[in-house]
Amino acid sequence: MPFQLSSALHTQPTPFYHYDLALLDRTLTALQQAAKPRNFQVHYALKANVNLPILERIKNQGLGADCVSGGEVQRALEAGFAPGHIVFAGVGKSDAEINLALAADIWCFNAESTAELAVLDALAGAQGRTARVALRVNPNVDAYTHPHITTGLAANKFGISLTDLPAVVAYLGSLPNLELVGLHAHIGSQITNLSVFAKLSERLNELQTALTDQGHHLPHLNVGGGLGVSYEHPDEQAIPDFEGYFSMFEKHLVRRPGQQVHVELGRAIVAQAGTLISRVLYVKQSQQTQFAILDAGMTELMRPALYGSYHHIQNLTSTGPEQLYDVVGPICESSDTFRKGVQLPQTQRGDLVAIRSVGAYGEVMSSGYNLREKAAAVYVGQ
Ligand SMILES: Cc1ncc(COP(=O)(O)O)c(C=O)c1O
Ligand SMILES: N[C@@H](CCCC[NH3+])C(=O)O
Repeated sequence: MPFQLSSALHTQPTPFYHYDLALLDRTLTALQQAAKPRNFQVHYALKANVNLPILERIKNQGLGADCVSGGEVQRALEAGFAPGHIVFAGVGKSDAEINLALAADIWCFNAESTAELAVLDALAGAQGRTARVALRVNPNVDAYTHPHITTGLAANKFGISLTDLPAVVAYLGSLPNLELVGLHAHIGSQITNLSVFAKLSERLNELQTALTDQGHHLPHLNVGGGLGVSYEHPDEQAIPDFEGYFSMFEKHLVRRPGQQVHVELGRAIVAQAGTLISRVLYVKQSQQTQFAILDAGMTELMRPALYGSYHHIQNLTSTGPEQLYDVVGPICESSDTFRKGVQLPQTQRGDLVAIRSVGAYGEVMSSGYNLREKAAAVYVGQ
């Protein structure tokens, strides 16, 4: 069923983010139904959405938290995630962020370089602690997604290259305040060609064999996130293909006895639960194009400007015969375009418009450019 806005929200000031918590719950149920029988531990990647009502629901379903900044670690704690369920990843952790996470006694740091290990060891020692570390490897596996969100190729800044890994493991072993607990990899986001996870599994199998041969025991393996969603069919495919995702790892990843496998999903958990509601300010006919100018822009949702990404757009008010519109925002940039050539019923000033599948990497990436106010968040289906 296409998105519907309750009549009570028709007078809510626009633009605003609309979150369907009932859909979030259904998504979490499907996720755990696929993960639990296969004994996968799921962490939620906070970078996708950090709103407390969403985090609390996710935590209540038993997920851990995958954080990429000190702010996210603090937010995860605020939402009630146990420190023992929090992972801190990131290619550039500051000393202050590391100190905060050490003091909170989070479960694990995903570290990416010898330089970072040296700092982590020194800071852990200064606090009289031992930091648990998973080494993030760069498996050089193409995720076949948008180049801006591919993270597991040799050319990307993330992870430790396959050839450097043995030396980094040896170096970690020489540091008194660090304990190696596992390996971590994350090859990219919005992945719809699930065969790349088979390739990733094979790379991890090879690495594990090499490390085991050298006498290293790895109780934990974190295979990252990345499962994509259907931006084209948000209603028909509201629940992502969790079964397909986990079964790829189940089939291809070799688990050592007693080893715990972790995933860290963001987008697949929250994307479809979020919708950006906006109002048409003006319809403007230029010589070449008919524009529908919204009161939301790239400041509320930057994905189309940043990646040219597709989001389904619906006019919630008008029902007349369809016409073509370039749907744009009010920001002083020509890239402030949600999409060109959108077929919408004849659209007028005041019409409400829904921009779909924005629960992940929508509100979190909003900005105050042009001194815009932050859009409100509204929750339904509680
Ligand atoms: C290290 C890491 N883990 C997890 C995620 C979450 O990815 P996704 O939202 O695609 O599941 C990301 C984002 O791509 C990431 O960079
Ligand atoms: N921000 C990206 C995803 C990047 C994920 C983080 N590594 C998006 O909107 O699709």
